[in-house]
Amino acid sequence: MVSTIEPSSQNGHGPESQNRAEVPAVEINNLHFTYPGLDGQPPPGMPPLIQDFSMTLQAGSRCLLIGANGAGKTTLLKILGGKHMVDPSMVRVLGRSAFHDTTLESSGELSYLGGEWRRDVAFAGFDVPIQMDVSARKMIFGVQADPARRDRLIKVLDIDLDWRLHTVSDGQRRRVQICMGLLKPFKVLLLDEITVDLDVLARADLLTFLVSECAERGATIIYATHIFDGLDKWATHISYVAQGTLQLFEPAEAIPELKEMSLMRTVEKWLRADQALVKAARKRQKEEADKRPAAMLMNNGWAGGRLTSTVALPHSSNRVLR
Ligand SMILES: Nc1ncnc2c1ncn2[C@@H]1O[C@H](COP(=O)(O)OP(=O)(O)OP(=O)(O)O)[C@@H](O)[C@H]1O
Repeated sequence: MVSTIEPSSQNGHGPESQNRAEVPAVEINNLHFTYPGLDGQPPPGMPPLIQDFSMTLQAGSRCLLIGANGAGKTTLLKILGGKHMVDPSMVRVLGRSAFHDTTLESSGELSYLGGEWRRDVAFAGFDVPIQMDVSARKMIFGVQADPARRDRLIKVLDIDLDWRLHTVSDGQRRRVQICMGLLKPFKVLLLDEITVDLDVLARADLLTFLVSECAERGATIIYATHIFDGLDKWATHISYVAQGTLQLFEPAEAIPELKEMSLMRTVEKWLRADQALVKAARKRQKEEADKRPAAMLMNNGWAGGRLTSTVALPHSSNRVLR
């Protein structure tokens, strides 16, 4: 399953983008990934969590990564962010292996704002808890950054530099954290639901800022989220994942459902259709497992809720660009 999307006019490419387009910003080739069990080995009898996953994004793209809880979005973003080791041929960011080439992250070219990042923040070379008694000014000015970019982000996120982080609200603290995460001019940004605490204005202004980063600098963003407010026209591409398999990857403008209904309704429709199939497959699998002798279940049976084989979902293959 190979999907390649060329940059579209809505990506805001300037003339100097010719070179950028030669090396895709993100390239995933037939990715397979399994979390190791306690013995460090893949659990026997289970299919890979992520399988047969291919997707290419050119510079300037904004891709929404959509899928049910447990679909594999965070896992995928972590792999792209170099947090999990995979064969370098399967995942390239800016033409390099994110796991093996640590300069991608240390240079700020690749930025991952996800789970662990929500609790701590990189400050002066250390990961420090975001709730410590320190001012927003000290945190934000502790990161080496272009002063104009810093001022712009402080304005976009409407940050009061005198805020003490241990006394402000969750949303205010999150603004400081997001500001710090965006201070370096990233080329590829991976966002794993970071806007949950933001109010409507902060979220809208941040989303607008991210659009300008792609249009003006050719940055590429993959954003995993369950909150679709304000995102109807935001993405250039939609990537829909179910059971670790890419079900749909298309330019947003090429998705017929989005011409008729909102992004939220569209996603709800996809999820409901897939949920019904997965539930039925789970039931079948459990019934089969119940019939087998207990000894056989050790290696080949019901896996406590996870399917031991993939269900063909209605979107499979035909919705992925080839
Ligand atoms: N460290 C781990 N070890 C083993 N399994 C894991 C680990 N992390 C996640 N998983 C499993 O991988 C599957 C996908 O998890 P993942 O966090 O990638 O899903 P997600 O799409 O981001 O879900 P959500 O929308 O709930 O954040 C889940 O079944 C989860 O239990």
